[in-house]
Amino acid sequence: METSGYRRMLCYRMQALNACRQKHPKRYLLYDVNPPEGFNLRRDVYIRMASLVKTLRRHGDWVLVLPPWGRLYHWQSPDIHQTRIPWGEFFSLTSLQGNVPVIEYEEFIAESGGPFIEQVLVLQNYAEGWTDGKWEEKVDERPCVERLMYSKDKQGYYRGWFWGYEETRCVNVTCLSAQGHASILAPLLQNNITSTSVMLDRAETVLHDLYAGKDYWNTRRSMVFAKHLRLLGDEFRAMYLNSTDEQDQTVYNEDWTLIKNKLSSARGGPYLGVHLRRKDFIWGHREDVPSLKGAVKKIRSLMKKNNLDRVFVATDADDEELAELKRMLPEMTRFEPTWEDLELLKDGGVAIIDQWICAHARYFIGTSVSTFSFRIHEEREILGFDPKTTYNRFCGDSENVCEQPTHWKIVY
Ligand SMILES: C[C@@H]1O[C@H](OP(=O)(O)OP(=O)(O)OC[C@H]2O[C@@H](n3cnc4c(=O)[nH]c(N)nc43)[C@H](O)[C@@H]2O)[C@@H](O)[C@H](O)[C@@H]1O
Repeated sequence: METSGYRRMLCYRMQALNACRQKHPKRYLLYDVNPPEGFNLRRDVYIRMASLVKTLRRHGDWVLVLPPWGRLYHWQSPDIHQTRIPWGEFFSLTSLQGNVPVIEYEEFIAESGGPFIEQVLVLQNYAEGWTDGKWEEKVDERPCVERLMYSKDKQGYYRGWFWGYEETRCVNVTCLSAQGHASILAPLLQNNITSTSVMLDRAETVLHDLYAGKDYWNTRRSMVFAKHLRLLGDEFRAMYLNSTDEQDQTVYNEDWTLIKNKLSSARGGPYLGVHLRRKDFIWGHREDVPSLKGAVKKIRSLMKKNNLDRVFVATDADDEELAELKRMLPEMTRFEPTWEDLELLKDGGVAIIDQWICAHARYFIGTSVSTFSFRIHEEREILGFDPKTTYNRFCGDSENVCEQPTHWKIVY
């Protein structure tokens, strides 16, 4: 093409792009989750929000702002700074961006020109519940049912918990009753709300657009753990569990879009992987959680059955229970970071390393309804394990019907 023709074409393209930008200015979707919810439920809510942003992007230039990690109820290691943690410390940002446009919160502040969120929408359930017991998808602006966690300052801005960013303020806060899947919010965000930045608080109120469908799995696959955490997990596997990707048929590709493992293609390292959730799971005296004695009995029988002489245990057990577990199962291996490691990795990083090691075991058993165990199931599904080696859980000592976890088959 001659130079002037090329210039003209470029010019048309730039004009079209600018016109498009003016017509569809960049908009930011922020979100947060009910404070007591843990790390792995929050990972699930991310999938719902990513799906909503995909829907919104059909008609506008929406970007998802990643809520910094911190102040989580379960992250109790003392003397460690655990707020304002960017997603990049736990996940690969380029992998997330390969699925949907995302930015860190500090990038949002820099791009949008200040620490202001224009509109917060607090999601809530309908006070009247389901009408006539009938499930109906709906969304309406309604008065707030619960006391707001935001209060006005002298300048008339709202202050609240914005992930530890004290200087962040919000211009307007209203409540929205919502019942249904995440994308039912799209028309309202697109047409009724003109703010450039909108935050959905209590985002767990809305459901997955399609749980375990192709889009769910794409987003889940894009949630690749940060490389330094994977490497630490791999080093630990090699050093203490005689486990390497080549031997175990779990070779990984940095680009998640290229990973398409066949079911049952992974062999896994020669050890049993265990996730034994304790703390608040036993305080409630739940029927589906075993005693330590019951758990050890099951572990021993699985090691024998699968011909494995090593066991890796991931657990949040307190010191007293840990000492008892060590006494009953002296051969167990655990990832035990030094204080310096912990300061660097934080509780979230250690949890990820535990999950990564469990995900590579030849056989895995987890804890009933723990989202921590569910995320391990998914990681193993991505790696291509036989479902029989993955979807297993401990039974309570006197649980009569011990239903095993559902196999959610990966969809590409
Ligand atoms: C009862 C509910 O339980 C839900 O927990 P559940 O689904 O197990 O799973 P999570 O939502 O991840 O919350 C449990 C948290 O406890 C720690 N934790 C639990 N097990 C382990 C482990 O094996 N290793 C390490 N390193 N850390 C562990 C970790 O910080 C994890 O994020 C909560 O999300 C809800 O808020 C609620 O409390």
